[in-house]
Amino acid sequence: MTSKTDGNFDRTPLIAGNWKMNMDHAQGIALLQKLAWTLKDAKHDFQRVEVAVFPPFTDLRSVQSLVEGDGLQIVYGAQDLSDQDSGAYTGDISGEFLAKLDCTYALVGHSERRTVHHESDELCRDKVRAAIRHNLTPMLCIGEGLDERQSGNHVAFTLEQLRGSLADLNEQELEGLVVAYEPVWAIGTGEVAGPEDAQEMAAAIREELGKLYSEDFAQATRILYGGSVKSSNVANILGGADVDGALVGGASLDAEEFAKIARFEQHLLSN
Ligand SMILES: O=C[C@H](O)COP(=O)(O)O
Repeated sequence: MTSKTDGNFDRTPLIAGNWKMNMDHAQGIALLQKLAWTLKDAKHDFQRVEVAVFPPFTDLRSVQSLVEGDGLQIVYGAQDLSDQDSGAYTGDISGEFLAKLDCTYALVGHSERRTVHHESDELCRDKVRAAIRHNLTPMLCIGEGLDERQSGNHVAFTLEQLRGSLADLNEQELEGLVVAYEPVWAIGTGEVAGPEDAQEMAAAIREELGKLYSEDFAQATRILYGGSVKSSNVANILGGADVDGALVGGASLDAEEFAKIARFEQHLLSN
């Protein structure tokens, strides 16, 4: 499998590791070095499959030094950002600061932010806007909980989050947007959505993007799946025509396992 192609649109697969609140800066550097060595040994082609990590804020300066010092092709981003740029917002981190650390991406609306910190779609929309203001690519996370899944309302619920989190933004502003579909019931639980479930939702998200914006925008937007992704299931999940990558939590803390996930094409061939 190469880039997902539809007409003129190539969507380079993206494998992203969200370290969550794990790895202090020294541990983070060790993990990133090991990941880089493992991928180098495997002759990983970063043009073919992009690899990104999302360390805690306190690791980002060290990650920047390592990536720039060693010329790594692994890119990185922040797990969150403020909707504000500066001022009396104790504990918040501005997109401006993240841009100065050469972050490529910023996660917005991860389900743990939405549930633990009660972040609304409206706040997520403002965070998407803040990311764009600072030339960070937003990776917008959406996905249903177990109740919505069991009641069969999962598609409607997730698309409502999508619309709410992108309200009033136009497609020029959103160029490069990445959407991560993460069913909350599959995060850190070992429960993984089946490849058909991931594909069903990714297709619905793409269709909705085509209604909200242009068909070209919908076809160019990468849609990832997240929720208990491992090297043993990634190839099947990414087999869906609309699934362009994975947002990996727990398994991204093990360099060899995460490298295997990034090498999902080889894994598919060897099975
Ligand atoms: O951001 C990553 C997701 O929350 C998935 O986490 P997980 O792979 O540990 O289930």
